[in-house]
Amino acid sequence: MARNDNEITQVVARMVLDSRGNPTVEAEVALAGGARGRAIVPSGASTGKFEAVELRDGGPDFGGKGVTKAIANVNGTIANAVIGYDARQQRLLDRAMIALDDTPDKSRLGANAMLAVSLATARAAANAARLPLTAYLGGVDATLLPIPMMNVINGGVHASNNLDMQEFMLVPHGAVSFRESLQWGVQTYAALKAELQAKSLSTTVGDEGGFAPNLHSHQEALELLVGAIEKAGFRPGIDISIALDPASTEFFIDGRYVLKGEDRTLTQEEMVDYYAQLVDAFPIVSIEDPMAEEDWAGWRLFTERLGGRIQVIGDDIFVTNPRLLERGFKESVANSILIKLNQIGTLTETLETMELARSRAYTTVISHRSGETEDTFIADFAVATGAGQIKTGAPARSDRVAKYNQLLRIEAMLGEGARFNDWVKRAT
Ligand SMILES: O=C(O)[C@@H](CO)OP(=O)(O)O
Ligand SMILES: [Mg+2]
Repeated sequence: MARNDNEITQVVARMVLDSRGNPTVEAEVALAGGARGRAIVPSGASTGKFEAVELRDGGPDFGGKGVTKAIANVNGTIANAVIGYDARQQRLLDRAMIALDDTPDKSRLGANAMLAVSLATARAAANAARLPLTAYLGGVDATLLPIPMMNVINGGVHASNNLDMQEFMLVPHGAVSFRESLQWGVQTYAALKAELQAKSLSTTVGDEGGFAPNLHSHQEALELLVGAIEKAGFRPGIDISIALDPASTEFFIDGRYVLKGEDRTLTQEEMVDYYAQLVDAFPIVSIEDPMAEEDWAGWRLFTERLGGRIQVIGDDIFVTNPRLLERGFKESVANSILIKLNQIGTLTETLETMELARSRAYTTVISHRSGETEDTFIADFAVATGAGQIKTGAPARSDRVAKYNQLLRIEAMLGEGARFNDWVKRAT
């Protein structure tokens, strides 16, 4: 029988570090023809309650954050099961791992173990086909570069300042190409730094590379952003708009939204009013997780009030899970979904969730985690799926810049064939 060059012959995992210095899983897959693929999984801090389980040891290793068990699962159980599979049969491979795990939340093998193998296999298959990952995953249609959502002010659990909301992002949607949008974001990031320095505010950065100053209010953060956009020579709302990820589950306490920085405690209705005022006053085009992951009633209120005006992204509430997204459809919650591969744990399931979102015209935003690495899978994935938007931090810190640099390469490689998203233009 002829040898199949795509047959998996070896699967190994090892511990590597993420951008917070925590251990994470890297897997490497080798094929019979000599091609290899490697992938590292990221790790969140403001994780959703219903995410697939990231297996951690809990022992003395790395302060209880070790991944020894996840690595042993890859090298043992998973390797035994998937060796011999054709790496191009991604769906079969992922299904085999899901069956092997046999839990609803991937708690036996660990989503970190499974995703590392899932992504490393896709890379190995792409290498065997001598195709860039973008083209292998997305075919000839993979030409749409995403608008970056650049997180330039960090708060919440990603920083040690007093801002309750986690992310204040620039959306340079007026640019004609990814390269230009990145450049505009970079110029605004620099203007913001100068503005903070002029006001004697801190320019130290949070987990995603955004500045983490102590400010009096969210309003003040938004004013600083608008000021920076203008100082950099751009028109707020036309060239560059603002997106927020309050990650509000983190400040939802006993049924109330507790804004410590502003010394206010709000009901669901008051929280929605608070957002509506911000949307009236500032060029905000998108808000992610405005309400807490289990506050479905609050989410309905929010979507009813603002869903016609802005993009409303579900992250913690959907956790890239098709069942939760279906509930979102039924209850008229959100109009967009954040896509994080490690929330669900395999490439196949992530693609299924994205397809489901599209079937109901929910937009999709590919996202990094706050704990990242040099792995740039999500950059290729964003183009391959034509998602149109990517959230991957400030243009500082190598773990974030690596994704932007990969998108620059992809755009250059596509040349004249590259397209750039225009969802804001179409929506307004
Ligand atoms: O809330 C989020 O969207 C993410 C990424 O920005 O944060 P984390 O990875 O900590 O969950
Ligand atoms: Mg989020």
